[in-house]
Amino acid sequence: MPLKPFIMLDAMADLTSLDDRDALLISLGISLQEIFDLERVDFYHCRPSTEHPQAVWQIKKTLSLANGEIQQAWQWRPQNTLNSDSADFDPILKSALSDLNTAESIHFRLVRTLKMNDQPHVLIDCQGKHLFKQTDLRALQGMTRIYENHISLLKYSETDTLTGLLNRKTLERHFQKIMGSQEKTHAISIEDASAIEENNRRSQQEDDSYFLAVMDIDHFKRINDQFGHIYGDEVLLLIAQLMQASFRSGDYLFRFGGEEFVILMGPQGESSAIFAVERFRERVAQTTFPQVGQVTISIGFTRLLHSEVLSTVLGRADEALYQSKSNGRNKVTIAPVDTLNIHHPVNGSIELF
Ligand SMILES: Nc1nc2c(ncn2[C@@H]2O[C@H](COP(=O)(O)OP(=O)(O)OP(=O)(O)O)[C@@H](O)[C@H]2O)c(=O)[nH]1
Repeated sequence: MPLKPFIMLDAMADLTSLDDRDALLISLGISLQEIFDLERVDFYHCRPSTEHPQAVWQIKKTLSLANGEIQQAWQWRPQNTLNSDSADFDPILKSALSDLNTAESIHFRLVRTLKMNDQPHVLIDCQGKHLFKQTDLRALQGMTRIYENHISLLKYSETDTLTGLLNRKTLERHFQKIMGSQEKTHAISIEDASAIEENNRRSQQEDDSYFLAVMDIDHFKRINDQFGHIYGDEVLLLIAQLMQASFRSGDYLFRFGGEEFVILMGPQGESSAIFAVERFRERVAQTTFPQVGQVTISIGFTRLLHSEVLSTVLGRADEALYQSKSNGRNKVTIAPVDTLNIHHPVNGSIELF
């Protein structure tokens, strides 16, 4: 197969114009198929396993392009856990992938790792009927390097430099994405009778939804005034680290402003989301911050409804946060939503208004 430099240049120009991670991978997959005449391309996300020592990785197949179709999946599959104590991830992965995917028509396969911050992040499994030549390998390497550089720049531009959380300007995009996936679930349930049944069964069992919490450090000005801005910054950083340790990896964590944070949570049942924010409030209150001592936070919490805009949801959560502040701080307040079936507080620090 001769290389197709113009298609490759077009592909790279398309790739570097995107900022949505899923769209980026789809664009890369389509380009790889076209340039290397592949039968299929599978993408796997990988991360170090939290339940195991460091050398163990989990992978999940997130995207498949084959026969003109694109399939996406999101669930981590613990059975796809790999043992790896090698810095070179590819050979181990290759054998693991051959267990996962053994289509008969595939003759040649090439597995590559995409890295983010020097860690394996995405694995590409390219499969075709033609032998990969040395020039193909060089071209693929060049394309993956451009992808990695683009992802690093994107990540840098989306991150709050002090805390490492997502910055404010990315909130709208993540919110839109969540809203999009809610609408998609809804659309599927209308089209497909068995999906309706399944959806109803799931919502009866789990009442899955998305939630937004706004969180503000109490009397932060006093902390700055009493201990100085360096210690104030240290508190912000430690709170961000507590957030990362407390919330699920699928939740989005933002530093929204000076001492204000936003958490986009879900999908999950309402009681589990309330439990998570309340547990976080308690964890902060029980932490001793260097030099500063005790710090508390106030939280406003709300469910996301279909087709809502971000400003409406933020307004509702902010109102609830204001109530938490007015009622003595160190509290979680749940904002009422018309269609919301409000649960009663699980303890005295949660309020409804
Ligand atoms: N150290 C530090 N302080 C910041 C940063 N951004 C904002 N601040 C400070 O955060 C403080 C926020 O104070 P206020 O809005 O009055 O709120 P508060 O003192 O937390 O009082 P309540 O919210 O009512 O509990 C101000 O003193 C800001 O200067 C930052 O990045 N680092």
